[in-house]
Amino acid sequence: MDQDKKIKRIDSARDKARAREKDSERLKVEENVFDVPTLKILYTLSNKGIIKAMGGAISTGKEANVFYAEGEEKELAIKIYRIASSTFKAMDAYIMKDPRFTNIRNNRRDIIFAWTRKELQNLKRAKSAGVRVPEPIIAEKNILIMEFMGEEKTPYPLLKNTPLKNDEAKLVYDKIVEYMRLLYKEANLVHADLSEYNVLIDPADTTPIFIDMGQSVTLEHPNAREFLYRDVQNILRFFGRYGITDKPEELLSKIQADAT
Ligand SMILES: Nc1ncnc2c1ncn2[C@@H]1O[C@H](COP(=O)(O)OP(=O)(O)OP(=O)(O)O)[C@@H](O)[C@H]1O
Ligand SMILES: [Mg+2]
Repeated sequence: MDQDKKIKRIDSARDKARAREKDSERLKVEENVFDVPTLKILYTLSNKGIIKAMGGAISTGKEANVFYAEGEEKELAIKIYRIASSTFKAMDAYIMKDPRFTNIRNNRRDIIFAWTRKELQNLKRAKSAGVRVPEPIIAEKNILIMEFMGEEKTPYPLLKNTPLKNDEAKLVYDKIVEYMRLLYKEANLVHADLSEYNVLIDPADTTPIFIDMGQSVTLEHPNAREFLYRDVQNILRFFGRYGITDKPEELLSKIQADAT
């Protein structure tokens, strides 16, 4: 066999092996997320007409998988918290001290279900306060359904992956500060995982969209200040590279100010 043919054959065998590997990875993920109780809820939601067609995976995170779906009128993002393989221990610290969730039982499933409901409630509060977030639609056990924020089945880019000129970055920063203020003053919430990884950017008008609010806590939470300070530091660290020079105390006082 000539050399070229040999190389071609090796390449194609390797591609096939890679595809198999990818497939088995995908199956592993799907096995973890689509357990029987989760599938039953998805069937029910589809019988109710809330989900018209399930689409592909958007993301596989530490605790949840996000899928694209078609809804009745709108496109949907379906976030499914994994019962089996989520790092749910970390959820404890957030949820157990939240006055809204004082009477949940201390077992894995109940904590995850409460967490999912909490994300829905947090998104609702944020939206009513005027923060741009995906519109929450329904939470059922470990499944949260919300508005899909993207175009042509592709989510809007993360702030982290959005190239910005300094003057655009300043506008995005100001808007994020305003959203942090609205969350704090109007929704009584701290995001508690705010960073360039949990903000999407709408390319049409460069407005930020806050996502991933399962861990957001009310101001009564004993660690609310600490979480707010961490959010502030994350945001300042990211925008430092665009010439934003606010000190943490300056940003904090903007967040805690009455309407400007
Ligand atoms: N409503 C939405 N519309 C479009 N894309 C979304 C939406 N919600 C989430 N995504 C996409 O899915 C990704 C993961 O979502 P999210 O940040 O809520 O979960 P996560 O970070 O995986 O959570 P975890 O903390 O469990 O790892 C986002 O970075 C975004 O790309
Ligand atoms: Mg996230």
